[in-house]
Amino acid sequence: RQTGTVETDAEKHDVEYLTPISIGTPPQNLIVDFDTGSSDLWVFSTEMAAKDIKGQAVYDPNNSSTSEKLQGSTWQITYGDGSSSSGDVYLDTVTIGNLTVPNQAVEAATKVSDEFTDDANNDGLLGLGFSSINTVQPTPQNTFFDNIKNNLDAPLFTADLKHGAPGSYNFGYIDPAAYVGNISWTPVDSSQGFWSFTSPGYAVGTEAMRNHSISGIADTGTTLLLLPKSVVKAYYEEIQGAQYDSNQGGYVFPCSPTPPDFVFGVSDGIVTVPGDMVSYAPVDSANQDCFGGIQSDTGIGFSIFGDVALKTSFVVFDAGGLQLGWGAKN
Ligand SMILES: CC1CCN(C(=N)N)CC1
Ligand SMILES: CC1CCN(C(=N)N)CC1
Repeated sequence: RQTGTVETDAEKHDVEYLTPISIGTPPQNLIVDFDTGSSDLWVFSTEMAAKDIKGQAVYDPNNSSTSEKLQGSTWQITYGDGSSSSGDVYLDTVTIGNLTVPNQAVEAATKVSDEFTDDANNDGLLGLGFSSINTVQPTPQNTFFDNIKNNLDAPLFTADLKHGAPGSYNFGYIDPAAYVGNISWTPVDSSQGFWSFTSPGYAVGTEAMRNHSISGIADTGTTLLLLPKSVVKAYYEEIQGAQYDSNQGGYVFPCSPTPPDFVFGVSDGIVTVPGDMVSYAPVDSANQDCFGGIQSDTGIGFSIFGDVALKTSFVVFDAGGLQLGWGAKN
């Protein structure tokens, strides 16, 4: 049985967290976005048109003695922000930290949308959602985690994302040095392929908790905390000068003073998003107004506990117990 750990680095404003992996023999090193909200491992590749590659590292299956084309298989994925990618599939050796899966489905891109072409530091995505939503046709493939979980000391991984600092993903163990106090556990509904849970309530600042169920997914691939419109409205009502700015496509408010904390329940525990993490990023060069890290989940069908929520905590994604654990960072 094994365990593993890999460091992940925050991009500017923690917009995404990029993690090194290696593919093939000899190993080809790429840096990808670990995404618990999807279940495809896809990478920029030598099969793409040169115009769609702007600085990214690419996977070259012809330069790997262990690559084997999955004949007839294709994939196509579209993300919440409208970005998309598609291509064909190889089986090859994939290593994360000290953990190796010998016959991992590696989805080589032939096409990517501009959002990916323009994201120079991101060479692809590594899905950590449930394999039921893998997009490979005709036969969906397993995620890296699904392929390795039975070889791990425990079938779980943890995400310890940080605000503007390197974080880490661990596989197969819960690092007792990473959190303080007790981990709050809550059941996961994986029926839609996501790490979905229901929070029993929320509070704005130092107010009392409101009983208001919020069902959503723990999603490392989404930057912000996307909540029901009524909750978002109740939060921004507490901030002088906060308003919905249609140009910016969300709530904007004066960067100072620091806005109130946002607290959400996890079973019998609570998770606090500090106000200074809600001021996601300045919208203007004068740094007067800030775009909110809390925005509406309208149109998605459920809430998304993205990086703004996850980076407050040490989060355990437990496939064995089908539960999420939220612990206070050490
Ligand atoms: C429901 C959506 C959440 C955001 N996505 C993602 N992290 N891959 C896409 C699916
Ligand atoms: C979940 C994914 C959404 C799309 N992404 C992007 N535009 N760079 C990456 C993460």
